[in-house]
Amino acid sequence: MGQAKPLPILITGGGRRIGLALAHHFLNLHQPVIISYRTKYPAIETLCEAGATCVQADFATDEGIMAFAERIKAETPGLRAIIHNASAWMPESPETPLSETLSCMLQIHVHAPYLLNHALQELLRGHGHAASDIIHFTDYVVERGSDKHIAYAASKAALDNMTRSFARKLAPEVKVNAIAPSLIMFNEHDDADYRQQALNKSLMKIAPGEKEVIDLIDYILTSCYVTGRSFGVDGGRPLR
Ligand SMILES: NC(=O)C1=CN([C@@H]2O[C@H](COP(=O)(O)OP(=O)(O)OC[C@H]3O[C@@H](n4cnc5c(N)ncnc54)[C@H](OP(=O)(O)O)[C@@H]3O)[C@@H](O)[C@H]2O)C=CC1
Ligand SMILES: Nc1nc2c(c(=O)[nH]1)N=C([C@H](O)[C@@H](O)CO)CN2
Repeated sequence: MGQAKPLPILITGGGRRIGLALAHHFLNLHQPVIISYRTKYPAIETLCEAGATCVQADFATDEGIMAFAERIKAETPGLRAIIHNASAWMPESPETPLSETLSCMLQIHVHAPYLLNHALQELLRGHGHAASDIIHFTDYVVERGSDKHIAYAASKAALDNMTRSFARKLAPEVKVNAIAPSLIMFNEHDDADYRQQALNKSLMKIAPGEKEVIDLIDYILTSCYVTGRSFGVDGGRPLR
């Protein structure tokens, strides 16, 4: 009897950077992948050619989130995992009303995972003990706050708390864990001074890149026991 085809891993925000690297990683292992993307970068076409199912979605509204959930339920009878990667790193800014910044941060980091986990939970269930996973991308700032990204940090703290709530709700079929990175990779616009300042904030003084996160996710997915936990990927920053 042949092996059943593996169920897909759903990655939100798979169009660039960490989400994109994760998608290619799993595709290279012949693990089916579904990604959400907001902007249609050339990388999306490449992902489709590599076999990913790419679904356009904007989580800026609850309607957009729920429409995406319905699309996923129509796409597959089950899911191996949901990786909530989609995010925006919005600072408080004089150009943007504070209420808008707070709403945007809560929308992408709280509404989207909360509504998608509820809407898609039955796709994760029924595959056996610890057979499926939810992974929330939070942030090191959950534990110490941020004076320039207050709404961002608060929304990631809510996501951190939901990790424990969903772990309690969905065990033992579904494990729910968080990854709390500090600097992983720079943005293109980061200048040399910012980069040096950011590197100096950790003990390890590097921006490790996507593989650091990919390797941790591979471990979490193989575990039959770890749930409700947050994994700091922060280069010893708390010890500085
Ligand atoms: N990079 C780092 O050093 C760190 C990353 N993290 C966390 O790791 C995760 C991945 O980081 P990184 O790759 O840098 O993230 P990015 O900010 O580069 O990309 C996030 C993705 O989310 C998508 N997204 C943003 N808003 C929406 C929305 N309203 N609806 C749908 N999709 C949306 C973006 O789409 P679009 O391309 O269209 O904008 C983008 O593809 C994030 O959760 C982040 O908070 C935490 C600490 C450090
Ligand atoms: N959605 C994003 N969140 C975060 C990013 C990012 O690029 N996109 N970057 C960081 C920083 O690297 C920070 O951890 C170090 O200065 C935080 N969150």
